[in-house]
Amino acid sequence: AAARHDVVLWARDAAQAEAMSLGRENTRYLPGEPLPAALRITADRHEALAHGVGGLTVVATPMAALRGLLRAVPDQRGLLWLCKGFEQGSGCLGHEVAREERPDAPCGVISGPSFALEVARGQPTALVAASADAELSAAAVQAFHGDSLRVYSSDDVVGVEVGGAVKNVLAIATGIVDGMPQPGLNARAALVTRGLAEMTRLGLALGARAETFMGLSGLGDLVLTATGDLSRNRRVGLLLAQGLDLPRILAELGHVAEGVYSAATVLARARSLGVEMPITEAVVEVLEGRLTPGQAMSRLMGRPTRPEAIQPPPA
Ligand SMILES: NC(=O)C1=CN([C@@H]2O[C@H](COP(=O)(O)OP(=O)(O)OC[C@H]3O[C@@H](n4cnc5c(N)ncnc54)[C@H](OP(=O)(O)O)[C@@H]3O)[C@@H](O)[C@H]2O)C=CC1
Ligand SMILES: O=C(CO)COP(=O)(O)O
Repeated sequence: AAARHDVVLWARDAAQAEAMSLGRENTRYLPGEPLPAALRITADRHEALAHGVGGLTVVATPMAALRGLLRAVPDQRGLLWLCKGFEQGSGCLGHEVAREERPDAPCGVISGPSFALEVARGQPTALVAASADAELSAAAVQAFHGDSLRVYSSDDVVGVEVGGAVKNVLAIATGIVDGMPQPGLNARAALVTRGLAEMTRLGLALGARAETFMGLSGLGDLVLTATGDLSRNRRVGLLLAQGLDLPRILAELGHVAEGVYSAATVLARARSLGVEMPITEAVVEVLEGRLTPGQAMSRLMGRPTRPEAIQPPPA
């Protein structure tokens, strides 16, 4: 966005902001990628909020920080977030957090298959900007669409957010399978396909449209994250399969893996709606140490047979 707009990047850590501003690189989170010359960087939130991206404020933190930042943004200007997950504790998706914190402000989410490293390098990427407010999604497209970034719009905020959150859990699942002693490509394809079915099932129960899950934030981000080795969630699964314990994996990762924090919430929300999510359930059992990867796989394979349809047959 900095190529075409006046963009100010705010970071909460003053030393980090100064190092990025002087060194023109984010050595901690994206080393080796030069920051655009036009990008201004500050630890002064008021200075950053005075500008914004094309009149927008964009929150680009883990989901755990979204609520606090929404509270801190003072005005009613259009607000977007890039977070993908469910908030731990409340179990809210981003738009549910926003409804509680900023009920009158135009809000939305940008999501889709987009490893940060490739976006930073200007490699072709397609995203979706979703909001109930058509003016806001149009403003998001206008702010970010460019030569290497195609931005589509959507009004299905629930579908886009469910896709972005659940694919992280499913990427842990495919990482687990791919990290097992005899990884199988058949098993990975089965997990992606049946994972898409359970993501869609939850989305429909929450009010999303089925077609959204065939789009960038559903199938698109699921394929990317479940198969791409740049994924932190997939990496968590690979390391779990190698027998490392979760606290050590998270300490070594140094970045957020939202699936770890969302998995139990996804399952709880699914259960409260009577939605079956067996792959998510298996991931939760492995994350919480109740099943080994091998046992989780055996349990999934041992489930009763059923039609392939997304919705289970009536009892
Ligand atoms: N990386 C990717 O490829 C993509 C990530 N996403 C999503 O974007 C979100 C952020 O991911 P990502 O940037 O990769 O995560 P990282 O863990 O790599 O970086 C987290 C960043 O958020 C900052 N942060 C954390 N908490 C707060 C807070 N309370 N206030 C202000 N800043 C805070 C951290 O700053 P500090 O160093 O001070 O802690 C750090 O700069 C996630 O929800 C992720 O799913 C979406 C698309 C692609
Ligand atoms: O959301 C992402 C790509 O679209 C990044 O995935 P990870 O958080 O698993 O790295």
